[in-house]
Amino acid sequence: MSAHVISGARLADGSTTDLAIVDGRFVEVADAPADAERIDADGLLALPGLVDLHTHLREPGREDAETVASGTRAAARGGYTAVFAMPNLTPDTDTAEAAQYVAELGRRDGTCEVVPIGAVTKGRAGTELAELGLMARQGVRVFSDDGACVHDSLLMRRALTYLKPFDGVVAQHAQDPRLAGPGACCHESEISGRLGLPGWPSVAESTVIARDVQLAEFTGGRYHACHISTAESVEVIRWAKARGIHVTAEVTPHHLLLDTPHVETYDTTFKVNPPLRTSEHIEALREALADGTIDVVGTDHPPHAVQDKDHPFDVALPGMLGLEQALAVVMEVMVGSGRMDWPTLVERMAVAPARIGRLAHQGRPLAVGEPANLVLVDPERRAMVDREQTASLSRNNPYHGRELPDPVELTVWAGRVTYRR
Ligand SMILES: NC(=O)N[C@@H](CC(=O)O)C(=O)O
Ligand SMILES: [Zn+2]
Ligand SMILES: [Zn+2]
Repeated sequence: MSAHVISGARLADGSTTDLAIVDGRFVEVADAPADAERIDADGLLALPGLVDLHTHLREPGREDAETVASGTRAAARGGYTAVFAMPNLTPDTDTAEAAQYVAELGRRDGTCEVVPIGAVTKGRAGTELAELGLMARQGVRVFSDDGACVHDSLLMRRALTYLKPFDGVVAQHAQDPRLAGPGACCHESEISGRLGLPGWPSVAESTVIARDVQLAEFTGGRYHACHISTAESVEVIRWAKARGIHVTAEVTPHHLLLDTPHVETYDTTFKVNPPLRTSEHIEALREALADGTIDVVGTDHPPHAVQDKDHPFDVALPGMLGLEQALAVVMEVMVGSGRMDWPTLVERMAVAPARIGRLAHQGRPLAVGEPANLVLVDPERRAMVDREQTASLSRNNPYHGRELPDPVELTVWAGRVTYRR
């Protein structure tokens, strides 16, 4: 088994330390073997390996867009040591067998841990609950129809109730299908009117979340709002948390950085669900991430093949890559601007996602006896993002050509180096 000694790394709290890793765990430096690989981390920051509660790997089904191998390599390049894989696959992850299959693919091909998310309804069709209990018995704790909204309130009530004894969480893609139908693709605003694109109003998200948090209170179930994008949603979550409802919320890197005018060129890279919003919404999201109203940054990394993006804006598939630049974006928007410190970043990108997903061995402190999951970060380095420099099989990178931090030097998952610059 490999052994490493990482010397002179700074931790999120500002202290400096040497870290020794043997057999997948942190050990006392004195206990590292003499032939352990020495890694000089002078000037670098050591953080717990990042955990993504919201990743799209496209295997099984669309291995041309992403595989477990390529997606988890991208994750390792981004500093991640675990990703939760959304169930909108072919077939959908809506049975215990399908969840087991995704987990097995992860064990076979993964460069990080792959945790299957189960569908809430059969085929994510929104009409009949999936095998929630059987999936939960396989260890699945996060359930979502992502890509589609669980819009039937009775089904949402039943899912919350049913999952409660399993400690499961319903992760909702909040999109009222009447207010924002399948064609909706641009934040409803002056811009959608001018571009002639079907509008996706902010209330199509927040009204669903408002209903859901009341159902979470009524049932006592656990609820997570995926990729929230609006100031109204932030207000609803804030209200629900103040009432002690079991609710958590997530924001994507792109909703923290990119605004609606990016779609003015009709570049379909910037088509995403929910759509890019305006600066007032972005400001509300940043504030909520800093104050903890939003618990986690989830990438929503949705790889798409070129032929699925190379269409008129309203028919191209939605989604933009996230795993490789998520840390960079959060550093730029939140840390660089002084809105968030490093311990809070660790909480939002590693600790809280692991806790919400009930992944006990991830998001842990870098301390003796703990599993060795970490990322070494250069806080100063910057670079121009090049969509060709990627482990992903897809190229729908919204940061292409933009200068951002380029932080990840080395990623270690379970004691193994999974990425090295
Ligand atoms: N976010 C997106 O625009 N697309 C996601 C689905 C989703 O997260 O809703 C995808 O799987 O392509
Ligand atoms: Zn979604
Ligand atoms: Zn998603």
